Amino acid sequence: MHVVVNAAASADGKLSTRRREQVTISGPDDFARVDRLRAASDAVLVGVGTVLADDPHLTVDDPALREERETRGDAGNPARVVVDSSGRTPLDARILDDAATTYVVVARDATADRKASLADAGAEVLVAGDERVELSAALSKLGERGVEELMVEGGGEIIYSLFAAGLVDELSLYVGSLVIGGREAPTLADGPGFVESFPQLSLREVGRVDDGVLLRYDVVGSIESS
Ligand SMILES: NC(=O)C1=CN([C@@H]2O[C@H](COP(=O)(O)OP(=O)(O)OC[C@H]3O[C@@H](n4cnc5c(N)ncnc54)[C@H](O)[C@@H]3O)[C@@H](O)[C@H]2O)C=CC1
Ligand SMILES: Nc1nc(O)c(N)c(N[C@@H]2O[C@H](COP(=O)(O)O)[C@@H](O)[C@H]2O)n1
Repeated sequence: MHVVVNAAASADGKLSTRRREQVTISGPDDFARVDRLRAASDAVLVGVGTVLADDPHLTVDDPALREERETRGDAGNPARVVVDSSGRTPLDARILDDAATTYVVVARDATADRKASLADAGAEVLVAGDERVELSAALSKLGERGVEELMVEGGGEIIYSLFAAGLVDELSLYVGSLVIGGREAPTLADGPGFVESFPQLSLREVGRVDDGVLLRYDVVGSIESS
């Protein structure tokens, strides 16, 4: 499986505000690029924190891109994936509508009630890990269901965990021209953070998009602290 993380950050590295409310960081050209990236993916993954904060839909906006997917025999929209250990995804979340297949990946400890309610609301419930979703097992299960190109759209906790598990191949980071600030505001990689060994990136492309900068990196290994 090939995993691409895509995110938009402010010039000071924040994904949203300390209130965890979504901020429009990308401009129209970057949103169009994100739409193309979604259209080229088999599935789009977020953590439940993003579902609770943003109630995203995670579908392809441009009808021409959906048509292209259908012409090549794919569903109009990629599958949607929520990493959600205890099954906190609200049953009326937009991600559970019938616009695409939605996998909610829970841990074994999620209650049977919650799993059944999510399934009734339209999710395909997958189990990976005991107390918390184990990401390599989750990605294996997605692979068994035909997911080869996986796009990750945040947030900071899930992105950190994917880097920590060595599961990220590429990072596309749009840096917008604004400052959000706030020590509690989400950043690209939250979680406990790395202290001795850090994911090492190789800059493949840099370009101006809208009034910001798009940085594209390959993940090439890890770098030890000196
Ligand atoms: N600017 C951007 O590109 C984006 C911004 N955001 C922002 O990010 C914030 C949400 O991010 P987060 O709170 O970090 O939530 P998140 O979307 O990273 O979800 C984290 C949650 O996933 C669950 N989880 C289950 N297994 C896990 C594992 N193995 N590792 C990590 N988490 C696991 C936990 O409940 C955890 O709290 C919101 O404010 C949202 O607006 C989210 C996506 C993109
Ligand atoms: N690429 C990008 N740029 C921004 O400025 C953003 N705020 C985000 N947020 C992400 O997009 C999701 C919303 O998706 P829908 O429009 O509802 O399909 C949101 O949940 C974040 O993952 N992304």
